[in-house]
Amino acid sequence: MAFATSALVRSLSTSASRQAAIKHVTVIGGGLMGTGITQVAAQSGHNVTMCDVSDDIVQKGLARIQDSLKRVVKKKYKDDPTAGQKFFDSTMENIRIDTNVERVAASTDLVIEAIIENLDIKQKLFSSLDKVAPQHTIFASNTSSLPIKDIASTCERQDRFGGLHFFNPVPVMKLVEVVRFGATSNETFQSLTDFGQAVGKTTVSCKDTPGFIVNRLLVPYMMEAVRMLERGEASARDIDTAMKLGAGYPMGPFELCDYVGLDTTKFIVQGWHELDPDQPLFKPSELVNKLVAEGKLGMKSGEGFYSYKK
Ligand SMILES: CCCCCCCC(=O)CC(=O)SCCNC(=O)CCNC(=O)[C@H](O)C(C)(C)COP(=O)(O)OP(=O)(O)OC[C@H]1O[C@@H](n2cnc3c(N)ncnc32)[C@H](O)[C@@H]1OP(=O)(O)O
Ligand SMILES: NC(=O)C1=CN([C@@H]2O[C@H](COP(=O)(O)OP(=O)(O)OC[C@H]3O[C@@H](n4cnc5c(N)ncnc54)[C@H](O)[C@@H]3O)[C@@H](O)[C@H]2O)C=CC1
Repeated sequence: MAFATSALVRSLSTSASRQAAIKHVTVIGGGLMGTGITQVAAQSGHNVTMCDVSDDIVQKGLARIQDSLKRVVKKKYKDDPTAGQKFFDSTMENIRIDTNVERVAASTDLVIEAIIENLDIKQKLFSSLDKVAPQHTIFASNTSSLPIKDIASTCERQDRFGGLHFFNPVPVMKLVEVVRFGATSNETFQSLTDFGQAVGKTTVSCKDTPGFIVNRLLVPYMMEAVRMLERGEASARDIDTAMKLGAGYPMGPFELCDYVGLDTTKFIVQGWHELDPDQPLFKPSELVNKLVAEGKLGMKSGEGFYSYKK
């Protein structure tokens, strides 16, 4: 069977007594996160369809997955290129691409949404999928900052809804935050946890609070670095160097902002500011907003705090 690998079999055996294991996954959004989630799900033997709004975007997403998978193969199979090629081919065989999300969701076990960080657009998407997806299908959002409860609010299947928050770059970062809100059932929470582990990640359990665990701590730190630059206290380069060499972070806060995407950064901070306008930690940054208005979104657009143009 093309899609069965040891990871999937393991996932089946651990969760079979609770409910049917997840075999077919639909990932909506073929950007930074959607491609990474598609890759790790396909690598672990799941049958994955990645959807986005245009052929061009899904094709580019597929090319990004191939590049990333080559890095994984080079590392994992450095002494056995034949096995590496087999792993590459079988992973790519597990991936389909599509632009019709409703058609795909009509026969899937799990939908993972990784589209832009906008509540209205996410709600509209899930509301339409709720009408076509089978009863058993679980919905999950990869949102960085929006309440899962709000994203789920337009759906009937409240009990089969939760958060699966992956980290960028997904093939490398080892954590998944599994988020439940009041209506998420125990079975759904367990299935999402099993899925996170089946794709090779360590899972932590989170309540539906702003930023869950990681971003509630990371976002204030990153925004304080931006405010430090705005106050003229140090340059972006020096702040990055200081945090890498003095605090042991793999990337400085400005490198990380560019890596995450300044549009996503702006959406997160703006959303939290609207929820809690008096909280100084969530104050939007004029500098970030200006860069976004200029189309400087970070690495993905070739320029952000730094330039990546060759
Ligand atoms: C203010 C609001 C903002 C809030 C934002 C919130 C966003 C969210 O919701 C949550 C998030 O994801 S936050 C971001 C979390 N990620 C990080 O902190 C990444 C920090 N950076 C790193 O870990 C390394 O620089 C990194 C791993 C990226 C690169 O490492 P290096 O600098 O050492 O570079 P390489 O030598 O190229 O890579 C190291 C190993 O990793 C492999 N690799 C890297 N990228 C890959 C990718 N995309 N696919 C597959 N493999 C990849 C690479 O091959 C290399 O492997 P080895 O050579 O064997 O070590
Ligand atoms: N960038 C990061 O480091 C992280 C982002 N996230 C979250 O993941 C989600 C996606 O973020 P990224 O991948 O960075 O964004 P991105 O901008 O790289 O990709 C978003 C993709 O969604 C597509 N899209 C937009 N509306 C759509 C729709 N209605 N149907 C199908 N596709 C649609 C866009 O065409 C785009 O390709 C966001 O909720 C973000 O907060 C979570 C963890 C880390």
